[in-house]
Amino acid sequence: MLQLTLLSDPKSKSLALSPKKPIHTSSDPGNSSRKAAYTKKGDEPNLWELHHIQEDMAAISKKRHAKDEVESPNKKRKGAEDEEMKGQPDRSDGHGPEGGGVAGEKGSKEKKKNAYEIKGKIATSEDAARADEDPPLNQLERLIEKGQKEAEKGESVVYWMRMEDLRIEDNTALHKASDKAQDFGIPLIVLFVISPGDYKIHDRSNKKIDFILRNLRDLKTKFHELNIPIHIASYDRRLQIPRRVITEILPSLGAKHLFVNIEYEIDELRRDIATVKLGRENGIDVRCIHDRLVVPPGKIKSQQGKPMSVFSPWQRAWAKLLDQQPHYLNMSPSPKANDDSIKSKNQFNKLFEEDIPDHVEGFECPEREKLKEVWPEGTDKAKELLHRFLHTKPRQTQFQFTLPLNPGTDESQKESRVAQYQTGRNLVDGDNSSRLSPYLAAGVISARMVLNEAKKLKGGKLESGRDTGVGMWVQEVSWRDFYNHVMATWPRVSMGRPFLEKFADVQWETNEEHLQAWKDGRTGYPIVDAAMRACKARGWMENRVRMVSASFLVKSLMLDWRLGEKYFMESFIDGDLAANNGGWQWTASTGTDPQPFFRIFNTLTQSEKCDPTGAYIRYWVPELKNLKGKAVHDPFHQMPKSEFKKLGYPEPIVDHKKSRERALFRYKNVGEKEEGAEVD
Ligand SMILES: Cc1cc2nc3c(=O)[nH]c(=O)nc-3n(C[C@H](O)[C@H](O)[C@H](O)COP(=O)(O)OP(=O)(O)OC[C@H]3O[C@@H](n4cnc5c(N)ncnc54)[C@H](O)[C@@H]3O)c2cc1C
Repeated sequence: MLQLTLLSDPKSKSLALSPKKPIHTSSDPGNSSRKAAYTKKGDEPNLWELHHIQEDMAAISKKRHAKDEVESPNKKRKGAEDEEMKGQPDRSDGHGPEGGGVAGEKGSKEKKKNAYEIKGKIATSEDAARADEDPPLNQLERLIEKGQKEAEKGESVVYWMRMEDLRIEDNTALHKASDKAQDFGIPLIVLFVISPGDYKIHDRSNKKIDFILRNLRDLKTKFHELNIPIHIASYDRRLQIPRRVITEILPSLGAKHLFVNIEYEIDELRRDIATVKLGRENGIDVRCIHDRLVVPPGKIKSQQGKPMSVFSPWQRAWAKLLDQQPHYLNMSPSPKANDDSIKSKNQFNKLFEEDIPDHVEGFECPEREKLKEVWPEGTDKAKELLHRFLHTKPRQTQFQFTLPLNPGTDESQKESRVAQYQTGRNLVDGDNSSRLSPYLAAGVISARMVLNEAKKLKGGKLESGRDTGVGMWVQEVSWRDFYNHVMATWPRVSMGRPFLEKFADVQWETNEEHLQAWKDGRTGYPIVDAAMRACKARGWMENRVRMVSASFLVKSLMLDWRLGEKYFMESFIDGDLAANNGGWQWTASTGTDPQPFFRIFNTLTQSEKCDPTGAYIRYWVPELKNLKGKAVHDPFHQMPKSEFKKLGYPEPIVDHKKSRERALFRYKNVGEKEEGAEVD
């Protein structure tokens, strides 16, 4: 989901709030140093710290205006929303949400609730444009290029593992940290920072956090076999993290060298800029390394040297680059073991006793036992899933809430899942796709590892294109790189802004009941309901039904795509800002290379195509389990009314034809709402 970025731009209008005035918040001990960073002359302000100061200011302002605030619609999320509001300026200063043009004259209460869910997270178009002008990744790269004085040796080298690189194999920063430690003859230590505040603000799902902890547990055992300890730190206030890491954790480990893999989300990049700067002030060498993608952002340009925003030419350039420079697919060696003596050194032996927490407060996962079966943790399991996908036949029993590694598969090269991927990828009534997204999103397996296995199927050549199953799948994997490139090049997309500003003021409905019906899988459209119920139960959907249910929210219910983006992020075990935002902006016709607004999915036709047997719907929507033929896709229109009533299944909440006309009108006439249109 979108990230909170509004106030971290030094040129942002909000700085006019009073950059030179001292800020007194007595309760916060870190305030004076932040003030210094803010007012220091001739020095570039530390963006992360600026953000923090402004959060304080906004919090003060918020208290003042508490009376005007809207009650959160959902008590459970209140804490998160409070936290989100901290980053917001006084609403009267012109930084309120714009775009998204929340429409709807009737039901003002609902209007506020709906708007409230996302309004604090939508940047102004000016702020977004400024972020695009000099994206944080460019700033970080410039900072890295400026170089760093060689730091002292220290007593350990630290690799800071992020929630996107949870593996030992083919992990570039981990490998480089290990090399450094070996060169110096000192131990390597792994650091993992938990931040509930960060998870809340970035809409992380409890399923994802549970998956992260399970993977950390698996990693801990494997690291211990290499005599490498994992140190877990926990800070609720995410903006304190760089300072804590640099001035508290690293000194406590005697470390002067820190290695990290770069994350391309705007807040994470700004965090790393702050970390590098603080490191330099404190004699710590912070190395930020590209690892997450096959091809790092910025490496693929048009003939005119410009970044590319249209997928097909970008994809051809990506495939050509890998053909000409296959080193991008080289994998990093695994880290070397620390000397046994680390376990007897007083300084570090206690680290081996540290436990990975059972859960993170606020992210308890009641479904964890079942999810363990559906998404088993660990790189070994991810490799097995990959093997299954590349070498075994699909099974129709495997779309269910079940272990993807169930026995009973048939090996077959010709009829393997990947060989049938061209058609299989759009069918949801079997295990047709790889189901690797949670593992790729959390870095449990790397995209390089995955593509190298795909290469083996074609005698060492990376096939990419629509002609074969493998080629098509490689192309899908490249979407992951593509959307990350888009996010790093145009950070606006993670600031709640449409890529295509011309659609910023499309008028949205604010019907809270419709939103809830969509979330609960009670829209009366069986394929949407099946997908949404699957999402709730197992935190995952097949790509086709992600598109269908997203399109239903945006084009049929005419609800703001950012509400859907947020909900998916809060629900998915594979929640990934770049892919999720890319998918939503594609659907909402606002993205880099989107579905044209006039091409609106017909939910029923899509249903018949992607679930031809109806098995998917029957499984996830038990009210319909006995229906046959077309009735399973459209029971309301295909069954006698009296029979339909007995099902206990809702009537369609919206009429497809009318809603289609409404969407066409609103996209064609941005900023306008048709007169007297009643769709529901
Ligand atoms: C509205 C919407 C929201 C989405 N949200 C997410 C998300 O939060 N996290 C996520 O990983 N994917 C997301 N996707 C992309 C895609 O739906 C999933 O990656 C895919 O369904 C995962 O299933 P799989 O692992 O079996 O994929 P496969 O078909 O086997 O593809 C292999 C891998 O390629 C990558 N991939 C495939 N398609 C895409 C794509 N369109 N964009 C980016 N990467 C892709 C994924 O890493 C995937 O695991 C979203 C798509 C839409 C339309």
